[in-house]
Amino acid sequence: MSGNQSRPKVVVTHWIHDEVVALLERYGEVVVNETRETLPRAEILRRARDAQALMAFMPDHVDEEFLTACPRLRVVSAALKGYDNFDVDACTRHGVQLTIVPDILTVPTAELALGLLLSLTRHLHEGDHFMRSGGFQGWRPHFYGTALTGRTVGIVGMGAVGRALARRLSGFDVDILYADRLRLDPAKETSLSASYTPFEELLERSDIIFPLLPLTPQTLHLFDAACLARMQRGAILVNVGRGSLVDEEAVAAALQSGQLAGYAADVFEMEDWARPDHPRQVPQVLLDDTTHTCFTPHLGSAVDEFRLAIELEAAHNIIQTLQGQKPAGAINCPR
Ligand SMILES: O=C(O)[C@H](O)CO
Repeated sequence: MSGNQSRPKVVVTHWIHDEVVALLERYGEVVVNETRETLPRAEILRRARDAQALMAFMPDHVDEEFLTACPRLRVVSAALKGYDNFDVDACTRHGVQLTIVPDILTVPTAELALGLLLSLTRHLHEGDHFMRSGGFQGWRPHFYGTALTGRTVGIVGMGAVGRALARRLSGFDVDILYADRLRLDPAKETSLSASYTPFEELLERSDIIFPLLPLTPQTLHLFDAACLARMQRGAILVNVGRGSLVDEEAVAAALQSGQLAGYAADVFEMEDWARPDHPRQVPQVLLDDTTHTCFTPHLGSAVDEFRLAIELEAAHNIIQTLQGQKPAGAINCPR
């Protein structure tokens, strides 16, 4: 299939709901990935080389090479918030509108962050595995965990997800510290029961830390060996932001030495395609350590109605661009 002037070609790199396909079909010829897998990059390029619009997802890497191979693209609509795998400057140079969906993932991601924390601190995933392995004979004095009440929680990056998490944490009777470039206004701090704290101090005072920053050259490996060493001995790190906010090898070493008591994550360095040196897999040593780690496969926004809403917003960004309007989720001004 090829795009033409009257029926623009819209390529969707991953599976989406039928109603979103139907919506897009009112505006163009839609080629959608009907599998639940990521297609090889060569196949995506083959489909997109004559497309005017691309709906892209976390595993996609839209860079200079991609854009050069798809010269008719007018819009790359990323169905996500964290656009670190998308080269904004290259899009701008190629006259391609890049759009994102910034807010819809907020609540499910905050909920998942709490779930990971509870699973790690109360051994939920290990307990579940134990039950299914046939070992349960009734109560025993085992799987003792850590309570949240009375703990100090540090949120690094008080954006929408950080604030949603703070609101949910306040029911757990914890002290909430936060670090960010900008301080919230006092009324907001009060409503979130969160205290502004310089990053270094937050590291030293927190029992549990959530890095919730975008991945940029400045935040890459923010939680490296030196940073982990500044944390309280026995602290816990929960990462639902981007894998490369932490140095996973340094995290593994800190777990082994006892400097970290736990690491829970929904995101992994191997997903950060824009880094030429990104690891190709999650370190095996982390996967093997089921006592001190708990992992989910990038499920932050994986709630059906939220995914549908994200896809619909991404579709509207495509439609608005194709109709010559400035799309709501625009993050660049292409020439
Ligand atoms: O940034 C986002 O939206 C998610 O992490 C990827 O789907």
